[in-house]
Amino acid sequence: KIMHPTSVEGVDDMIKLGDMTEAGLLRNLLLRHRQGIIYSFTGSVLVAVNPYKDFPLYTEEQVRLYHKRKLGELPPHIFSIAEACYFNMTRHQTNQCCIISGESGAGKTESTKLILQYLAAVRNTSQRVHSHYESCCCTDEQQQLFFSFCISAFGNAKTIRNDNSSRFGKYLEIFFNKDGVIEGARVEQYLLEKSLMSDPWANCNKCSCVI
Ligand SMILES: Nc1ncnc2c1ncn2[C@@H]1O[C@H](COP(=O)(O)OP(=O)(O)OP(=O)(O)O)[C@@H](O)[C@H]1O
Repeated sequence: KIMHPTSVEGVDDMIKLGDMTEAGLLRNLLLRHRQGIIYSFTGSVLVAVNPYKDFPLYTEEQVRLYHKRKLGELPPHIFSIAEACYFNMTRHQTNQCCIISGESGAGKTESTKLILQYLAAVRNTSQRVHSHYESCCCTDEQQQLFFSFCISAFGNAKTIRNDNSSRFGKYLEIFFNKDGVIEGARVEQYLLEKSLMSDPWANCNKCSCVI
C-alpha cells in the first residue's frame, strides 16, 4: 500500500494524518523526534516524547510566546496546554483539570514541573507571593521549584527505568486568586499500591532488594 503523503512528511496535529493507525501515529512521532520535535498534538491532547536531553524550549521567551495564544495557533508545546488551562480558568472562572499519563520514565513529573513553571511565570515572575507567605522573599517560580524538590525528596527513588521515579501518583491542586496569581498548592497521593512498591522494575540496581 502506498504511504499517505501526510505520513511521509509528518504532521504537527495527528488528526490530520491520512493513515490513522497505530503504525501511522508511531511513524509520525518517530519522524518528528528525529527532527528534534518532541511534541505533537492529537486534537487537544498533547503527546510528548521524552528526549532525554535538554532542549532550549522552556525559556521565558517561550512563556511570552505562548501566553494568550490559542491551542493549535503555535507548534505543539507543553506551554500551549498550560496556557489553555490558564486561559479557560481566568476567562470562565472555573476549575481546570490536566491529566498527565504515561509509563514510568515517560516524563510525567518533568511535564508537571514545566506546567507549574509556566503557571508561575505567566504572571509577573518577580511578584512576591502574598498572604501567608508575605515574609518570604521567593518568587512564585522559586517556591514552585522548592515544592517540587520537597515532593521528590519524600516520594521518589531510583529504579531501572528512571533515576528519579515517583513511587506514588499525585493529585496536585494549584490555587489561584481572582487575579490569576498562584496562592498555594495541595498535593494528595494516590495509587500507593503494593504493585508499585513490589514492581520488579523497582528493584535497586546494585542488589535485588525492592525499593
Ligand atoms: N521534557 C523533557 N526534556 C528533557 N528531559 C526530560 C523531559 N522529560 C523527561 N525528561 C528526562 O526523563 C527523566 C524521567 O522523567 P520523569 O521523572 O518525569 O518520568 P515519570 O513519567 O514521572 O516517571 P515515573 O512514573 O517513574 O515517576 C527525567 O529525569 C529527565 O531526565
